[in-house]
Amino acid sequence: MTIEPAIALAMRDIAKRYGATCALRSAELTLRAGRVHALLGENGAGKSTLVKIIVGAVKPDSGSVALSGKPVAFRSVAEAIAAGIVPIYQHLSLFPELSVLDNLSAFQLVAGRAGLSRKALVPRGEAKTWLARVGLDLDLDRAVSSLSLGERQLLEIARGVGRNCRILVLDEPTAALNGAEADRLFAVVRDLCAGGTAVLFISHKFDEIERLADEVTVLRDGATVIDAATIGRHDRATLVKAMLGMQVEHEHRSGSARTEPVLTTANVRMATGHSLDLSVSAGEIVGLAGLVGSGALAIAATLAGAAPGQGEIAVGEQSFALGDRRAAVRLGVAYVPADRHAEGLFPPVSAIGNASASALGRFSARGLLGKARERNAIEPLLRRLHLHPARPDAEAASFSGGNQQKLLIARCLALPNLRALVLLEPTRGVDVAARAMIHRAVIDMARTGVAVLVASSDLDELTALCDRYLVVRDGSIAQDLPSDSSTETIMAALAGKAAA
Ligand SMILES: Nc1ncnc2c1ncn2[C@@H]1O[C@H](COP(=O)(O)OP(=O)(O)OP(=O)(O)O)[C@@H](O)[C@H]1O
Repeated sequence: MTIEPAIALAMRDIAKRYGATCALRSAELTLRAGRVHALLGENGAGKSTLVKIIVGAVKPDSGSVALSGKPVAFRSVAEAIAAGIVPIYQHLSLFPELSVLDNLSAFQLVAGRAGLSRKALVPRGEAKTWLARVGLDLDLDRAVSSLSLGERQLLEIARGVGRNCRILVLDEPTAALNGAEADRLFAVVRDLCAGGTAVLFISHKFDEIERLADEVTVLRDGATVIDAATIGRHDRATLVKAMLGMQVEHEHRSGSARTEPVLTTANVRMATGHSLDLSVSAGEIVGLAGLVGSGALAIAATLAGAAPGQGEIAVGEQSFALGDRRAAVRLGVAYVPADRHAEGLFPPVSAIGNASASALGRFSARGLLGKARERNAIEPLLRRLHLHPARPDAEAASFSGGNQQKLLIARCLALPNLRALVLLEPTRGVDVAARAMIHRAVIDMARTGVAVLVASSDLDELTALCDRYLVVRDGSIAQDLPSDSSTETIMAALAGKAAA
């Protein structure tokens, strides 16, 4: 008989409403010491709300939370941190202008143990031990802004586990990491588990979940539908069905004949100093494949008029100057940026308002916005992308991350005279169903003759969509690979090696 490890966290019958929206109805979660527990659910299922309750940022309306068997009701994040709960979010919470040591000491300040003085700092020797635990050897006085994303993520973990870390919460931790950084993160997580930490791991990527997690809980519409099942007990199709209540059809690109060029560079020199020479034809989907930091995203942004530089981008017979995003929109170039929080989304504006933002001229007459025309055009797009909840008048800030992404995709679909579509990490943080819907919408657009350029660090996404791949290394296009290139060939090209 095997003995189950102790229960580190038990959440029972949790409910939470935000006004008219029921974020959680009857959520259950059981984390065990030394185990990695994956939390799965479609966008808007309530995962982040459950995490906010665990870390003391939100109070549940009803239900119970117990930490190692003792009931708790945290009144603040500081209380949860003091109790050994460490959250690591997609959006890192480090202070980039401060040093490694200052950042490692931040929880001391949050927990209110010390004032804002040198005394509040973690002793240097101890700080080094914390870093060593996650495999980092950094100068403690170095500014965090000079660290790579992977180093920053590990630094956050070092800060959390330096204290007593009973529960580590990882919310899509690999979204911005390259393969080697993700491997290192997973090794650190495994190490922590061996020391008895319970880990809650939120991810939309099944291969990562299968690699790292021991157990899985699935949330659907705010309720637990699979409760702490051992990984491997359910296959992927069953988990997806539990998440969505339906199967997902994956769309794959069939390959299209290339016709006339639509989006073409003319004497372009990017702000990085690299020259750029590429062309996307009508109906073609071109993938910009690059490791994190390769410069693929900057190239895509340049083609959309969203990055500065010298030269012009031709859209058919007309052209716009680099960095002139307004002119690009006028010529029918739609754009989804990689960081929807920093650029793109207008959080206080309604879902409809966000989706129509690039197409206001289409709904206006004599300077007045025709609200009914706007609604009639936008609502079907939001329905097609399954915006959840289906409340087009709610402000964008109230939607979950994946649903905010759908608003940016709808904005592209709404653009009049759409000729080219430039997408950066289009399905980052998006669940499997929304991902399939976004892919279908992109393929449909290409079929109508739109030229599509997609930059993504997700190779599966590129191979599902693209007619050819431009491999980016060190800020410029290093190789042009045809649609039948294998994943191995593309990966080898990304790393700068010839395929075996
Ligand atoms: N502050 C808020 N105000 C209003 N509604 C909210 C708020 N926060 C969350 N919601 C709603 O609660 C529901 C659950 O959202 P939550 O962010 O927990 O989902 P999620 O599973 O984490 O989604 P994602 O995978 O997209 O991040 C959604 O319908 C969301 O729109």
